Amino acid sequence: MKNIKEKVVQFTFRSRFVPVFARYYSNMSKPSVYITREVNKEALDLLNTQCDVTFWTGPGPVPRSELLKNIENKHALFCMLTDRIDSAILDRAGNNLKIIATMSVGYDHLDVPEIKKRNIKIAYTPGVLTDATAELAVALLLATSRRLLEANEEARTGGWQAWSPFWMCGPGLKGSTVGIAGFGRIGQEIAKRLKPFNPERIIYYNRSERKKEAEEIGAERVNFDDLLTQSDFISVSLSLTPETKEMFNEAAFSKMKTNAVFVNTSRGGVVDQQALIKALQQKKIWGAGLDVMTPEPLPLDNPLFKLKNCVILPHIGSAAVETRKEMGLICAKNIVAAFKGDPLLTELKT
Ligand SMILES: O=C(O)C(=O)CO
Repeated sequence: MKNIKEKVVQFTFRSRFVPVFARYYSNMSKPSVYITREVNKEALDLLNTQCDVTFWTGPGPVPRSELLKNIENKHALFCMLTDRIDSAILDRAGNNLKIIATMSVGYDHLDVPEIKKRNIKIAYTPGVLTDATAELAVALLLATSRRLLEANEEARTGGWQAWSPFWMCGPGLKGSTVGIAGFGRIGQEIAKRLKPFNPERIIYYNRSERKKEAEEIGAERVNFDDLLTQSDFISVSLSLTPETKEMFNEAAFSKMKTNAVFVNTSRGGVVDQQALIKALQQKKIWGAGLDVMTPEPLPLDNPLFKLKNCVILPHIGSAAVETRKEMGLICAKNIVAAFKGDPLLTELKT
């Protein structure tokens, strides 16, 4: 009897409500999302349940002409740090565009004031890539100071004749002064990871004090000049803003120690690259490890590639498999939240 009753109820529900709901649902077109790259399955699957998704399938970044064409009337844009999102793109998108989710923690490729002026929300991916980026910064610092790439090249090409007392030497971290430029999430994690190498001091330059975090790590806040003059290693984790643009210029490099190792995992734009090339060529500093530069990719004829005291990586700071998957998924979750009218998980509020 109970079963029959249940069936009747189910039948009544299905026949009376489902068609009404289905009719309503089919009348509502799904929100549309354009993704500027092929992203991970987890992110795509989530978006596909709720949205009409189209994406660029080409080998590299989406060409600007394609982006301009495909952004028209879209409700959401899921982009990368390689896509410049400015008023031309926003004009072409039109009034439907409600959210831009960038698969990055940096947002210097977005014209934030212009986006905000149009009431478009911005989501980004802070936090999830902190560990991966800090890990890479440490790897790059050691690869530069201990000359790993150069040594590997020597071993492969017959330069390794015999163990030699002072061959392939570089500065060690023990007893050194480590300077961190930009003591946000990533800068702090770099400092924590370098501490077990027993530097004598960890100093940092940061706009705000970050007293509690500094005390926990045992780091001292200094002004920019002191960071430059006192550090044996400088690791940069500043975001690129009008204030930090080319902060590491000729004057800055000339204040650094001649044994200084300079490592940048933030944005190439914080460095005056010509000044860095000169400082490396003239041995004003000991070496540089760069995961970021200007432009990216760096043209093969750039003098930096000719310098033995420079290690160059192709912007792989956050390139840990789990991290990139998480970054993709966060973008998708933010887009879904925006369509539901829920608060974004990681909204950029500036
Ligand atoms: O997320 C960013 O801003 C990056 O640079 C990725 O490595």
